[in-house]
Amino acid sequence: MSFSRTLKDKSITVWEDGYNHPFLHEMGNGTLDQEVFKFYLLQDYTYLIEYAKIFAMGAVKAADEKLMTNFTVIQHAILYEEMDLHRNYMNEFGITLDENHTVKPSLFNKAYTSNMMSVAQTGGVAEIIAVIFPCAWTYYDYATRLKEQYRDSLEGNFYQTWIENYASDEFRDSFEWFYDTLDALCEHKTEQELEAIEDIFRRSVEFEYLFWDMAYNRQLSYL
Ligand SMILES: Cc1ncc(CN)c(N)n1
Repeated sequence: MSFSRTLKDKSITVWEDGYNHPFLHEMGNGTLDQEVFKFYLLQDYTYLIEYAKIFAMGAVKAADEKLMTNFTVIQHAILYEEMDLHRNYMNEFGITLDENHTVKPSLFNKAYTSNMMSVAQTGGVAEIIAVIFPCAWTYYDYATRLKEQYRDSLEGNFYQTWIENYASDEFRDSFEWFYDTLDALCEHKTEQELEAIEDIFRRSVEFEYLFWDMAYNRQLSYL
């Protein structure tokens, strides 16, 4: 198995804790309190703005135009497709964009995006891919598993669009290049450097788990 593909197994405990979080299963069976989802949606919107900036950092640090294009294509998809999913749900809740723009990121949300930005500023392209990889990979993995596990109750579920969006082939294909690109960038790295990449990846998986938990508890600050 290539280095990039082993990263999930190296974070498997927290990866599975993420999948087992009640937030996800209540989305799967449609019972998640819509106020909880609304909290998530608004926090995630502010998260995605910061997340999109990390792809811009990747484009700045990319060594060639192919890689620059890969980063900017995803950045565009986040801003115009993924955030459309959020804007559509916000519409259903009657939340306007102006109202949405007054939302402040929670303490934890800020910690997560600050960590991503710090890695992007201090690291190279391999570190940038490592820090964003779990954001795409966990969402695809969790959504495909939810789609399968709750296939009998998906139709008409309020969260069906969310699940099908992240379980889609288009979403998977958008980040497929992360694997080979990270492997190529890591080919000549020392053991110590590879461990640092693993730590960056695992930290983001942990942040992903805690983002579900923060949203489930509607936790804006440490209290
Ligand atoms: C917190 C978080 N992580 C990842 C994703 C998927 N791009 C997301 N929308 N939000």
